Amino acid sequence: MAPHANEFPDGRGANSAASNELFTVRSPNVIYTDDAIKSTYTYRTTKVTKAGNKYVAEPLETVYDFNVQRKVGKVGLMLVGWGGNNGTTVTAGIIANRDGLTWETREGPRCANYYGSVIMGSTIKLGNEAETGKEIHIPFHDILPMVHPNDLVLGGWDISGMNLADAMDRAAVLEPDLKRQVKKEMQNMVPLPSVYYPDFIAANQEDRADNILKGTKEEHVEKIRSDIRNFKAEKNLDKIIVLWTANTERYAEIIPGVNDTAQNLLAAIKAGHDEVAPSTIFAIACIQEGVPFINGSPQNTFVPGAIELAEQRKSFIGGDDFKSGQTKMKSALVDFLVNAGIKLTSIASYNHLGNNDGRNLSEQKTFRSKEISKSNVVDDMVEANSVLYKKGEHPDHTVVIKYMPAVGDSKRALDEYYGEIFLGGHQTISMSNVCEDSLLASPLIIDLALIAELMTRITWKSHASNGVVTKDYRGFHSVLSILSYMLKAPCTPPGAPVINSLAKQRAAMSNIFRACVGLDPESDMTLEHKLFA
Ligand SMILES: NC(=O)c1ccc[n+]([C@@H]2O[C@H](COP(=O)([O-])OP(=O)(O)OC[C@H]3O[C@@H](n4cnc5c(N)ncnc54)[C@H](O)[C@@H]3O)[C@@H](O)[C@H]2O)c1
Ligand SMILES: O=P([O-])([O-])O[C@@H]1[C@@H](O)[C@H](O)[C@@H](O)[C@H](O)[C@@H]1O
Repeated sequence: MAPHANEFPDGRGANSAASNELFTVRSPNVIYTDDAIKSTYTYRTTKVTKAGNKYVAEPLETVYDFNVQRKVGKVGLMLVGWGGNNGTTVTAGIIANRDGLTWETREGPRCANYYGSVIMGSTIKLGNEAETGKEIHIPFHDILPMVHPNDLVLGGWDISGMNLADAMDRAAVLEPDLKRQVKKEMQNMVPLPSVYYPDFIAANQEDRADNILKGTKEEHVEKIRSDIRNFKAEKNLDKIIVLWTANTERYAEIIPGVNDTAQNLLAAIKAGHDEVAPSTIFAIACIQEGVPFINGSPQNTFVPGAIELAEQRKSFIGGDDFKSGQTKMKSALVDFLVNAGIKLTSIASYNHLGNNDGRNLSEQKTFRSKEISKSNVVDDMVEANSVLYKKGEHPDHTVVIKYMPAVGDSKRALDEYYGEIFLGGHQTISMSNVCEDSLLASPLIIDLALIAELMTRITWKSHASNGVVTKDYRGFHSVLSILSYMLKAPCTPPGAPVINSLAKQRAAMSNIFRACVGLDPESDMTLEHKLFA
């Protein structure tokens, strides 16, 4: 039987994050203190200008100092929608990993793992062995001190008051023998009452809304803020991350004077304006508490006023919509095809599913939120290839989602990619992909929480071109676009481009973390194997 996935090769278990790091960097640009890793990193880019009808490319260097606090502390993860398929599945999964559980299935025993988590299940190339040149890869989790998911303290809210053991049964995602082993602990987990504004989700969700807050929108913000403070005090936490895995809401209308600025949005909440969604209520509460808030659903939670407030309060937000199955495949496949010079002309994406998310998406207003997030994922890759596509030209792209109760959480995705190839030929790729929705999304919840927490411990300052260090250490921008790899519709700081290419998203994340320990980006040039003396 495979070893417990939480048994690291050297036998390390949980709580290994900040103590025994797997490597150190020996460089004049990296200093390790008890509290911090400090690095000086030269960021090399290429500035392009135009001279007549020619581009001029100019190498550019900017020097940054990074500071990573090494102490992780005790971290809480509060889920909005805790009683849902994803919420119950990720909770059971963390318990199973923490306790090293194995369980019987009809295919034989299975043990807990974090497969599908990029942080816990994948590696980063550190470098090449001095003598042999062999590539050395380390667990992604070890590139910087990070909280171990086994140590996350879970809590959250749900409009359904069902305890998590019963909710896990309702979700019908996990094997009975696993549920049996985590049931007792999860029985004692009961979601806090939540904000319920029926107009924002499908009417068919009303039958589970028995755990809702009374009062005004302003009171809801304050109640959520006190829930966060109480959870932190009760569990003796150092930090909390809040993540939305509740149902998909309809888009909120962006109304000048209502949600276009921070001031207007706060006034709209005070006035109880109808267009302020529950997810925005949670976002504002978290921003005001200085707690990172991540949106795992596709709605426009982060209306302009929420982004502006986050920037003003230097609080982290991130989203939107976990990229778990069909879209994740699409962002990799389109990247490959377009960059291979194949002109995709049509992408047809159909899926059906039978879980409550699917039921909620069976209304046009909530489906529309998902259709948007699932459709925009090809834009940057197409726009980058002016050889294949004229300006404004893009493949036909359709997204269909149907609710079919019989298949439950095992979403069926059927895709057809159709494109032009050499000399008027065509390539057709037809794909059937059974995406176990919650088993694919739960590891992403863990990745989002671990990276959001890490980002609260990274600060930077820049060296002016004259070499004078100009700024005090400051945090990354409030909108955590570094989370893009886990998200279908990545939120970026205002004016920043949206990158959907899966490979670029992963490279951005790993190379930023490499820079924090003074290492250059992994270029894969392997000149050492191409330039023989
Ligand atoms: N692969 C995936 O599962 C996947 C991928 C991308 C996005 N998502 C999104 O994640 C979300 C959750 O997916 P799921 O399968 O767990 O759905 P689910 O319906 O099983 O769970 C959602 C939970 O949220 C609760 N809820 C609804 N409104 C709430 C509110 N205002 N406050 C608190 N709780 C509320 C519901 O009672 C339910 O328990 C959905 O929005 C879905 O679109 C899921
Ligand atoms: O991530 P992905 O597989 O492309 O998209 C999925 C959709 O196809 C599915 O209908 C929805 O229920 C899931 O929440 C998820 O958003």
